[in-house]
Amino acid sequence: MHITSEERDAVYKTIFSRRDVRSEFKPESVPDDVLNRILLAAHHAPSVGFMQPWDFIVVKNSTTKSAIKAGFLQAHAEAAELFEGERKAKYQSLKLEGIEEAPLGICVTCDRTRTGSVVLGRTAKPEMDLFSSVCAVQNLWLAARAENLGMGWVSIVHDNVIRDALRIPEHIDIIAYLCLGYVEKFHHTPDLERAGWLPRKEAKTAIHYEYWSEPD
Ligand SMILES: Cc1cc2c(cc1C)N(C[C@H](O)[C@H](O)[C@H](O)COP(=O)(O)O)c1[nH]c(=O)[nH]c(=O)c1N2
Repeated sequence: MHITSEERDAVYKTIFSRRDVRSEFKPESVPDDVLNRILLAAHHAPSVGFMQPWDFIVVKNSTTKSAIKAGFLQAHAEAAELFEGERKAKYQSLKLEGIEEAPLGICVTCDRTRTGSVVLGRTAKPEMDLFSSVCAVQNLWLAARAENLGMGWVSIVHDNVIRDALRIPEHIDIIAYLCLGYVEKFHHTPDLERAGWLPRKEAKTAIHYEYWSEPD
């Protein structure tokens, strides 16, 4: 199947304008057909030995979100202690999750036992099944952007909090907790860059992503 230049441009536009979204979520709910499309896109990620080790747990319940938010607040406070001086103050000023504001949470997991103990492609590098689930996260992130849905990855929460809140069995690995929803806007530059945390590294390429959106 040939991809036209317009279709190619749409893919690059999606990649370059994808953002990690932590604030500015709108409360409107995500229709089931849209949610199904992005989950199906995630399910079509590559995976080691085609083991497809992922599962997706959709979170809508506010009590569950509150438990995860409490876990974030605890882990965030612990993290703040690891930074010093100005950096600590800057860290504490950052908005690093939208757990309660986003209408949807999605937990992506990895069942490392899914296709037995010997997996094609995992024999020399055992972490490949975990990486496969991360590929699913990226597919989900890009599909969400193509649906004009913002998505934010929240990793500042201990696994046991998510495991308890979602009753995830011990043998299942937790890969990601994601917040999804429609947004006020997609910023041109990452939040961490706009906040002065870190700049984007220069890429030696002739393509300028500025082409795809208006500067902030
Ligand atoms: C594995 C992993 C884990 C996290 C993230 C990303 C990834 C890949 N990011 C988002 C991260 O800060 C963001 O991707 C970069 O700052 C670049 O911004 P854009 O994604 O391009 O907008 C992220 N952001 C945040 O606010 N809280 C978090 O806990 C995390 N955790």
